[in-house]
Amino acid sequence: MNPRPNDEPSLLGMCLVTGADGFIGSHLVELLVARGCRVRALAQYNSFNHWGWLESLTCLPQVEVVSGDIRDPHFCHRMMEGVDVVFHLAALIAIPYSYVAPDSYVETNVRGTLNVCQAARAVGVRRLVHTSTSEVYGTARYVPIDEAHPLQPQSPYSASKVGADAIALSFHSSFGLPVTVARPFNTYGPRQSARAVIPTVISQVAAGCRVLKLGDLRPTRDFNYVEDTCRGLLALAQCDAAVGEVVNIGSNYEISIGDTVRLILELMGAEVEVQQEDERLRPPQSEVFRLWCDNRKIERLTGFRPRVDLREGLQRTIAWFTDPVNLQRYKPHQYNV
Ligand SMILES: Cc1cn([C@H]2C[C@H](O)[C@@H](COP(=O)(O)OP(=O)(O)O[C@H]3O[C@H](C)C(=O)[C@H](O)[C@H]3O)O2)c(=O)[nH]c1=O
Repeated sequence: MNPRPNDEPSLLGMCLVTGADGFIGSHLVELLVARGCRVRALAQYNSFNHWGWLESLTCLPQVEVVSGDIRDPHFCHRMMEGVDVVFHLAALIAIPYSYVAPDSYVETNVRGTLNVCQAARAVGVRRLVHTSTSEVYGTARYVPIDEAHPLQPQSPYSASKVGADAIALSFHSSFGLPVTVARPFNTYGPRQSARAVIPTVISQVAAGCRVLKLGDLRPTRDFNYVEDTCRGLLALAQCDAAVGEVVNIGSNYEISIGDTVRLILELMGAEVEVQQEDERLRPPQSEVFRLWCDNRKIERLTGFRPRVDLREGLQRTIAWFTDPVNLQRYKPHQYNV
């Protein structure tokens, strides 16, 4: 008998996606709908609404869009009614902004996660997949980074995610809530905010910019195409052995920011001068200089493997960003900490 692939359609029942109007959340809703799930999509109407993306989903009978704030515990209890599986992605994610307003990161990411866990416990959900981030590992002490790597939060953002992860895991150990903490490495693809490095490069080049001003080109990242990240989240939600576990999702391919930019320029056939500007550097103690994902745990638990390599993923991302309709709506963003 052939083993059943981990990401075949399954009956997850009613799925709640918090952060459904965010980058990864929006793609996850699409994947869940494609797999025949019913989805309650929590949106704040502050990030993706300008794409008209959410409006196009509201007409689908499988999707119910709700609007609210995870900082409100009463709202969290209401949104959890009738939910079987929770994908918790709502969070503040911009690292530079966390230097400016660390308190709001604690409020949304830590307190908000606590509210989600409490509501999930009250309802007795079958599974909660809490989305963490590779940032919690800080600059790699060894590579590739497995789940046993020490946690070294280097920004208020990553500190808030360490706190959120601990809250989620404590609800498993204390109350038996079936929690999995997923740690995606850097995710990229269509609809990503122009604040991240890949869309900022593509959109500036597409807008005809001749000089790209970036921060430090030396740090490395493990870039994961958004469809693969979402497939990984779905695989974890379907895997009983992942309950109570922390699990990385990445591509297991390390590349520097400079080489990533060069690859984008090559794929776009663009001749652009790349300048490294000191004032765009993050505080040295805060910049994560090396990330490279050890993917072996998710593969062992679920059979998951990424399908889209960096070249292919960048080609798809470039095609999306350079589509005239999207280009018109997208505002190139000059990186500034
Ligand atoms: C936007 C930008 C970035 N950079 C540098 C700064 C970093 O060394 C690297 C990647 O930056 P980016 O902001 O794309 O991604 P991360 O700082 O790794 O953080 C992102 O990925 C993790 C997993 C999350 O969890 C964060 O929420 C998410 O924002 O490129 C530049 O040099 N110039 C630029 O214009």
